[in-house]
Amino acid sequence: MDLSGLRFTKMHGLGNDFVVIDAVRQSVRLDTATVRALAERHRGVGCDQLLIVEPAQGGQADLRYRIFNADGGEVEQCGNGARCFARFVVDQGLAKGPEIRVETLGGLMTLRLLDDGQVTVNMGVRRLEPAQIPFEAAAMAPGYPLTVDGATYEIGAVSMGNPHAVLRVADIDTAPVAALGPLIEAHPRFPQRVNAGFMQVLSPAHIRLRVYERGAGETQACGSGACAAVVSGRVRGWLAPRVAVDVLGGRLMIEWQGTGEPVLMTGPATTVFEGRITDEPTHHA
Ligand SMILES: N[C@H](CCC[C@H](N)C(=O)O)C(=O)O
Repeated sequence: MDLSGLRFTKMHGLGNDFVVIDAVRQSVRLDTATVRALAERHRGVGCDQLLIVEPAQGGQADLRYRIFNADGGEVEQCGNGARCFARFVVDQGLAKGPEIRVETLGGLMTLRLLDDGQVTVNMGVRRLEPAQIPFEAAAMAPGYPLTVDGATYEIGAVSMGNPHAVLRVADIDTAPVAALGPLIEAHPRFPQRVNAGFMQVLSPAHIRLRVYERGAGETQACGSGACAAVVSGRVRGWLAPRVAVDVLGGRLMIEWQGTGEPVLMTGPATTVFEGRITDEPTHHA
């Protein structure tokens, strides 16, 4: 597709960065190679994920947004992206706010712009059955043994619309994120691959978290990963209903009252610059 003239906005949620494209007022057809070229940090714009804003397809939402990882794969959910989406559509006049209902591949979500500029995302009621994640396991359990590179770890497995594995560690600063992250991401028991979270519990109301993201590598923040870590930590008996989650890029507040209740995430959304593609970016293998 010829991208010349395509307008985009660069945004981030605690350093998890996005190229956001209005496909309501622009005609946009992106293939995997084009997504990878735009996400490329040297020859493209550079981002962890690309967010495409489209008209809603069903009658229950104001708009739809599609999420593509830097590797070009389309995914079901992006928590930090949802906050940036909310800020973008109100700033661009695509929605009035403060409440916005959005369709994603992972289902319907409600977003609310707060007076302090933060955004609260209702990430929905999430399921823990292995088949919903998807994760290969005989039965649902708070934790599962997972053998990685000859060693066995206990992980939590949670879907926030997208799949998450959560490993508790003593200290995220010394956690083997670079070594274990890619091995967990590609583990055969996760047929759709998985986001790998490394969680340090400081108290029932305060954790630190690093995430090696599916299709993007380690990011400065992962919103759905923060939600998955709190859900997993609660079912494993370690966490309270409201948790401050310190990720590399800052702090998210996550609230989950328990099974059958929605997961709520509150955090910032930052617009950095607006741009226009001139020449076709090329992805360099
Ligand atoms: N890498 C994720 C998508 C982006 C999620 C993350 N950026 C967030 O804020 O939730 C996946 O493949 O499921």
